[in-house]
Amino acid sequence: MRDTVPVPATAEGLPDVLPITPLTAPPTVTIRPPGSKSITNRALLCAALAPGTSRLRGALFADDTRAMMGAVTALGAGVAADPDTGTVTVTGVDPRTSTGAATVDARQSGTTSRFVLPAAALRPGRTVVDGSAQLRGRPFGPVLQALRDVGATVEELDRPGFLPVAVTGPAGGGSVQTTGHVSSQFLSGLLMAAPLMTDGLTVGLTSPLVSVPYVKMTIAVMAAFGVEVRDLEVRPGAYRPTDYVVEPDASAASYLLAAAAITGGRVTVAGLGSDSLQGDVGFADVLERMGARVDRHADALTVTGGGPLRGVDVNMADISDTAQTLAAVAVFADTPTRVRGIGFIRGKETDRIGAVVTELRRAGIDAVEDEDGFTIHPGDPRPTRFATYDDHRMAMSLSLVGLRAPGIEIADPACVGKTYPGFFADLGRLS
Ligand SMILES: O=C(O)C1=C[C@@H](OP(=O)(O)O)[C@@H](O)[C@H](O)C1
Ligand SMILES: C=C(OP(=O)(O)O)C(=O)O
Repeated sequence: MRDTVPVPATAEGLPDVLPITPLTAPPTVTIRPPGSKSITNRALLCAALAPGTSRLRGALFADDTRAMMGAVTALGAGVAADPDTGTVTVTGVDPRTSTGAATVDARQSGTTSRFVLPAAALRPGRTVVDGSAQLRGRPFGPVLQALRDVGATVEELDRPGFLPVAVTGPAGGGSVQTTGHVSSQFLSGLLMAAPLMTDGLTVGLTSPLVSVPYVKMTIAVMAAFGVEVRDLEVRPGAYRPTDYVVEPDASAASYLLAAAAITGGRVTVAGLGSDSLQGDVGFADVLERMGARVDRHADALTVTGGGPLRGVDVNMADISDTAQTLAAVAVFADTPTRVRGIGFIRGKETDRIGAVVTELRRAGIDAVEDEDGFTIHPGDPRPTRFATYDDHRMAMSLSLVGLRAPGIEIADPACVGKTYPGFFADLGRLS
C-alpha cells in the first residue's frame, strides 16, 4: 500500500493518431472492464465523510477518480491508493471541523466537481473549486444557487454559474429546490452532503430529472455507507465506514457489447450482473431491440451479434453516456436510428450531439442533428480521421466504426484516460 495517490492518469504511450484495424473474424471474448467511475466517485466521497477507515475494492483508476481522490484529500480525508490491486483505503474526516483554506482541482470531472461542492459547503473554511478549461465551460448554476439557499457563501470567481468558485460553509440544510433537467449530478451531490447538515436536507425538483438511474445509484451507495434517503429527504446523521466492492463500469462495457453486435461476435462482460446499480447496463436492452442476442447472468452480461441489426427509435435520457455508442452501431443497421431525450448532453465534455453528427457526416454517413438527439441513416463509412473533441466517449464510440470499416483513425486517443485508460488495450483483445 502506498501512501500517496499514484494513479495512472492518462492512456500513456498512445500516439497522437491511432489507426483502427478492422477485425478479420468475429471475436469471442470475455472482458472485465475497469471499475465504475460513478460508483467509485460516490464511494470515495461517502468514505471521506465517514469517521474511520473504509476500503474500496475494484475501484476505477483513471483521471476522473484521480480528481476525486485529490478532492477528498483537499477536504482533509486520507487516501491510500493501490492501483495494482484496485484497492483504495480512505480515512474519513468531519468537514464541519475543518477551518483552513482548501483548493480542489476537479480536472475534467463533472462528478467530482458537482459532488464536492456541497461537501465543501459543510466546511467553515473557504474552498476554491476549479477544473480544466473544458469543465469551466460546463454548467454549475443550479447547484451554486442551492448551496446559497442552504446557507453557504458562494463566490463565482469568473463567470456567474461557472467554475472557478469559492464556497464557504457551514451549510445548515433544511429544504431546497433545484433543477433536474440540466444534470442529475447536482441532486446527487446535495444528497451526499445532506446527512452532515445541521437540519438534514429535503430536495425538491423544479424540472424533470434526467439521468434518473444515477440518483438511484447515489441512494444505494449512501445506504451502503449507512445513510437512508427517503423521497429525496435525508435526516441529520453520520456515514458508517464500510468495505465496499465497486462493480465494473457499465458505460465502458457499452463499447465492448456494441463491438459484438456490429462484428457478429460474442462478448461477455464479466462482473456486470442483473442486479447492477448502473442504469447503463440497459444499453444491452437497446442492442437486443436491434436484433442482437443478450444473455443476462447473475455476474455477467453477454451480447452475441450475427444477424442483421434493425434501427431503433429510443429515448436515452436515462442512459445518455451510451448515446454515442449507439450512434456508431446505428451506422451498421439496416434502417435508421432515432435517439431522443438527450438535449442535455450538449453540456457534457463537448456538445455530444453536434460532435457525433459532425464526425459521422465527415465519414459520409447521413447523420442529422435534432434538438433533443440525432438520427443516423446506415451507410458505408469512408476512410476518415475522426476528431474526438477531448471527449473520451467520442474516441471510444468512433473507434467502433473502425472495427468494420477500413481506414478509420482516431485523433487524440489518449483522451480515453478520463474514464478508461486501458480502452484500446481491451479493444485489441477483440482481434
Ligand atoms: O452521477 C453520475 O455519476 C453521472 C451522471 C450523468 O451525468 P448527468 O446527470 O449530468 O447527465 C453521467 O452522464 C455522468 O457520466 C455520470
Ligand atoms: C459526462 C461524463 O462525465 P462527467 O459528467 O462525470 O464529467 C461521462 O463520463 O461521459
